[in-house]
Amino acid sequence: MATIVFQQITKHYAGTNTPAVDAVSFEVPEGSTCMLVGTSGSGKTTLLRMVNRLIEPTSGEILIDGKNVLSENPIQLRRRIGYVIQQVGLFPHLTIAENVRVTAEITGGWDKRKLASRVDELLDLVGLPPHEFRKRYPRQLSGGQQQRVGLARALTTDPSILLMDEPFGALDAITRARMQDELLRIQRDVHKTILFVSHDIEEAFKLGNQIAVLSEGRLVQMGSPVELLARPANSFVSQLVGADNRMRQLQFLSVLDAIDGRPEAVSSAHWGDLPGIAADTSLFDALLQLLSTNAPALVITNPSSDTPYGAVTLASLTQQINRSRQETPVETTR
Ligand SMILES: Nc1ncnc2c1ncn2[C@@H]1O[C@H](COP(=O)(O)OP(=O)(O)OP(=O)(O)O)[C@@H](O)[C@H]1O
Repeated sequence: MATIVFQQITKHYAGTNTPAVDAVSFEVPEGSTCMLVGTSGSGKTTLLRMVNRLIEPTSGEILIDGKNVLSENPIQLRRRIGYVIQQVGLFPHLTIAENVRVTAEITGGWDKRKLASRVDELLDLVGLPPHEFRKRYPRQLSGGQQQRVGLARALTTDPSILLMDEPFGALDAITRARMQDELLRIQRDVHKTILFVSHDIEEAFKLGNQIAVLSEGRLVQMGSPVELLARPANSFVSQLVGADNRMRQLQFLSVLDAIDGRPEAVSSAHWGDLPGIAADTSLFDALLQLLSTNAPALVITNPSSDTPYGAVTLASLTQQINRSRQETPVETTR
């Protein structure tokens, strides 16, 4: 695992008037997924590619576990960093197994037998049963399956960091959603530190622990989906994340944030008569359940105790949304 720290990182391409990335500073904690979002040309890809030194910064530093990437040999650095892009770029004349294996061979450090079992392990991990897919050629795979191979290939060296640049951008909506679910599943197993460029705010909310919003090369806001929705730093972020959309807010706020503390609202003596709801339910689902059951309140159950967390009501739910809107922005860099 690895922590990535950006310190005043700047990229000024020769012949351009303004920097593509302008003094950006933030930290991606190890094992977390940070989504880079922003309008086209805001510097997302440039920022990403400076991590594995496909682009060299003009100034500033990128530290991986405290070590400046510029002090490392780029080839060795890339061994520790998986890279997945939209154009998977599989070798058409090689089988799937060979496509995965060739990356490991190029980066080195694996003996042949270990490599063969590693390839099968990786195909399994990305949901391509090896007995079925090992010997196929890229043209015999769908776009989504090819993208899975791309991910397997990026994982061959067991890197601690994954850089993903719009990996699912060319897939249809259903396949894209499936791939996002797969990535979440895989990430639960592998705990990589992931930096992921996306144009799709829904994707960013679904996959990201934190979201970095870029505009014209600058970091405008950094925060969790809930923070961005509840406290957008400015109208640009607000528009980008759709913070005016109350339904979306409800999807990302937890039912635990909206416990009704008023003693007159629901007495715990009546909890046994009310429908239960799990603590990890969103306010959106809680609202649907309140409406569909017509119950005055829902009891938030606690799996590790007989005593529920409390109850949520329509009133407490509305109050929580209004409260979060009045709070001040979390973090702005400029
Ligand atoms: N090699 C280059 N030489 C000069 N300018 C470049 C180069 N690569 C990118 N740029 C410029 O740098 C800025 C940031 O580009 P970048 O590709 O990082 O943005 P992005 O946010 O990833 O965009 P998109 O979402 O459209 O992919 C843009 O204005 C782009 O035109």
